[in-house]
Parts: sequence; C-alpha cells; structure tokens
Amino acid sequence: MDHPAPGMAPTPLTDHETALVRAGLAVVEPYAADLTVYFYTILFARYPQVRELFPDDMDVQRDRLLRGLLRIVDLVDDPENLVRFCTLLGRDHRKFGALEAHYPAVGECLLASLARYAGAAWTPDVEAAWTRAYTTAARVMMLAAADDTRLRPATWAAQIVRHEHRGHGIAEITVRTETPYPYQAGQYVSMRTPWQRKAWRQYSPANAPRADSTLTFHIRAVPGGRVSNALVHRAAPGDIVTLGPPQGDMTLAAAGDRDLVCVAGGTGLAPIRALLEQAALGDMRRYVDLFVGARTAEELYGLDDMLRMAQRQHWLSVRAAVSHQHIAGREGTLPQVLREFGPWGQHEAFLCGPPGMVTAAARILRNEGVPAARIHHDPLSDPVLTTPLAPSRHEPESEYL
Ligand SMILES: NC(=O)C1=CN([C@@H]2O[C@H](COP(=O)(O)OP(=O)(O)OC[C@H]3O[C@@H](n4cnc5c(N)ncnc54)[C@H](O)[C@@H]3O)[C@@H](O)[C@H]2O)C=CC1
Repeated sequence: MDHPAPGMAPTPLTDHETALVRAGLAVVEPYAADLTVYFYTILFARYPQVRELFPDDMDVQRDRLLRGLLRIVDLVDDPENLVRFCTLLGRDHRKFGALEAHYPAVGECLLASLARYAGAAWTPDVEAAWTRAYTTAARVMMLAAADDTRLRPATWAAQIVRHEHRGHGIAEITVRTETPYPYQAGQYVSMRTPWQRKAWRQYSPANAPRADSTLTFHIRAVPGGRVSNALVHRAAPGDIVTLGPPQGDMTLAAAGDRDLVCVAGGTGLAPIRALLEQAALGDMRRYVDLFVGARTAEELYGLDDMLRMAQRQHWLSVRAAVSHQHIAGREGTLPQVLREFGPWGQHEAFLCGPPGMVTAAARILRNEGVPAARIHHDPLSDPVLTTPLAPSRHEPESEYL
C-alpha cells in the first residue's frame, strides 16, 4: 500500500469551513455537467498551453474531474485519507505531464466556475473555504509528485511480446517493460497506446509480478472503446504501449489471514487470477472459493486455467456461473450462485467485474454479515452525481482529476 510522505498532513479545515465547502458543492451539483464544460473552456482559453495535456475527446476527462472533486470534498474533514488520496492523485498526474505551474491555473478556473454556477450562494466565506480546500489538496499533490520524481519514473515503456485472441473480443496481451515495473498482484495499471496518446485506460495485470518484467492483460474490446479496440484489434508484437504507476488496494496484504471468497465476472478475472497466482507462490494456509461468471459458456475464457490451478492447489475450489444460457449445474448470475453457497460471514471477499455484478455481490455479502472493510473491489464507475457524498470512507480510491 502506498503511504503519504511524512510531514504532509495539512491543517484540517474547521467544521465551519467544511460545512461551507459542502454547502457550496450542493448548490452547484445540479449544474455539475455544465460547470465542468465551463471549467475546461475557460482553462483552455486562459491557459492554452494546458490544452495539450488533455485528450482530444474530453468526455471521460470531464467525468474524472467531477469524481476527483467529489472525492476531495468527501474527505475534506478527514485529513489522513485526504492526504492519502491527494498523494496518489499527485503521483498519478506525473504521467499526464502535470507541472506545478498548472495547479494555480486549475484552481483559479475551478473557483471561477464554482462562483459562476453558485451565484448568490458564492459568498466571501464560501470562496475562502474553497480556496483553502483546493490549496491544501493541490499542495499535497505537488509535494507527492515531487517526492515521487526522486523514486521512480512517471511512466514505463512496455513492448508487446505476445498477442493472442481468446474469442468474444477478448485478447490476452503480454508486454515487457524496459525497466522493472513494481506492482503487487491485484493492483491495476493505466495504459496508453501509441495511437491515442492522451487516452489512458485502466487494466489489471492477470499475473503476479514476474522476474522477466512481463505482464499479461486480458482485454475485451468494448463498443466505442477506442483504447480497448486498438489493443485487441490493432496492436501486435513489437508495438510499444506506455504504463502509468500501479494503483489499487485489492492485494493479498489487505486480506489478513482469513479464508477468501473471490467473485470474477468476465475479464474481471484478471486481478483475481493474479491474486491466486500470488497466493500459490506462498505458503497457503487458507481456503479460497472462486466463482467465475460469464454470459455464455463460451465466454468463460479463463475457467480451464483456473480449474487446472485448482487441481494443483488443494486450497482452491472453483465454480462457474453462466447467466445467459441454460447449462445444468452452472446456470445463474454470480450473485445468485454466491448466495447458494457460503456462509461467507467469516470470509474476506475480492470482487471484480461489471459494476452491477460487484454491487450485487457486495450487497449479498453485507447481508451475510461481512463488514464493508472486508469486501475488496476496485472503484466502480457509477455515475458521479448520483453517488452519495458521505459514505465509503475506506473505499479504495483511484480516480483521477
Ligand atoms: N480492476 C477492475 O476493476 C477490472 C474491472 N473489469 C470490469 O469487468 C467487466 C467485465 O466485463 P465483461 O467481460 O464484458 O463481463 P460480462 O458482461 O461478460 O459479465 C460477466 C459476468 O458478470 C455478470 N453480470 C454482468 N452484469 C451484471 C449485473 N448487473 N448484475 C449481476 N451480474 C452481472 C454476468 O452475468 C456474467 O456472469 C468490465 O466492466 C470491466 O471494466 C475488468 C477487469 C479489471
């Protein structure tokens, strides 16, 4: 797990300032989509040199700004987690080429956008509280980025050394980094291709770290997904992709020594596979129940591999669930099948796959008495504006301003 550098703890906002920041956000929230368009318009008009840091197609980026902003506001009275989030965000922003000079520019345009949409609610007190919140977050990000510069590169070049189609638009792609890429099994990685140089997408390596600096990704081409389509249908051995720093807390270190229940939907098998490979390398003293789901039996692309692992590892049992096809003994959605087995109350859970599946499986586990802190998954891309502000203080953070 990444820890913030010492000495970064900001002076916490007072309760009054926190309330003002939250109240300000509540006023503009109904106009959030317009606000983010306005923000980028004035940012690029006032600081044209910043434009080149951003992708041509800004749709995903707008959503990320909101996500990051909401996260910061959510943590504004929780200095420890605020520092942790901003530290990761600052380190991750190195890959975009973010410089210290950009932070005041972003702050100025953000506050101007908030002021415009908050109208009369943008009082001097609200402005002062927002200025302090932004300055605090930006300062932590800048310090973290500067510290990180001394420790590791901003990005890693990786050459594709194997590219195999696994059917149903899924490719298994192995890359080798020029210099060692430090990550833990279960983490995810942002990647960019040579064809869309500003577009970064997240993928989880499907393997535990290897001595030969190779990583294998399972990537499904999704409709309109320019990066995933390029990786599946255009990329070939010899092409160079770029990796950003690893992220995510879904590692074995998070699991204590309890038995595990792992639920993997579609290509969500990747990080779960990495975790199990990592577990198999150690002295395994716990049991693992793995549920692998797909829409059709043909799409259970990684099942055989997992069944072979279960033959070698006595601690692993594997069950498959097929949701859109009648297959005796395997029919059902992952949440349904999960409910049939158990009990899971004493387990540590790792979930990965479509957000709807992860949410449904997490709900079942919670109902069985598994505390939220023992249910691990990467952040879900739920629509930001319908996400409540207050909960999930301990959810792994990852999103990118
Ligand atoms: N680190 C991460 O967070 C990773 C996340 N993923 C995500 O995993 C997903 C995989 O997509 P596909 O392979 O197309 O999966 P898919 O659409 O083929 O579905 C896989 C399984 O999830 C179930 N499922 C889908 N939606 C559900 C819902 N709303 N409720 C209950 N069960 C549901 C299906 O029945 C099936 O068993 C993508 O959303 C991808 O972004 C993939 C890899 C890593």
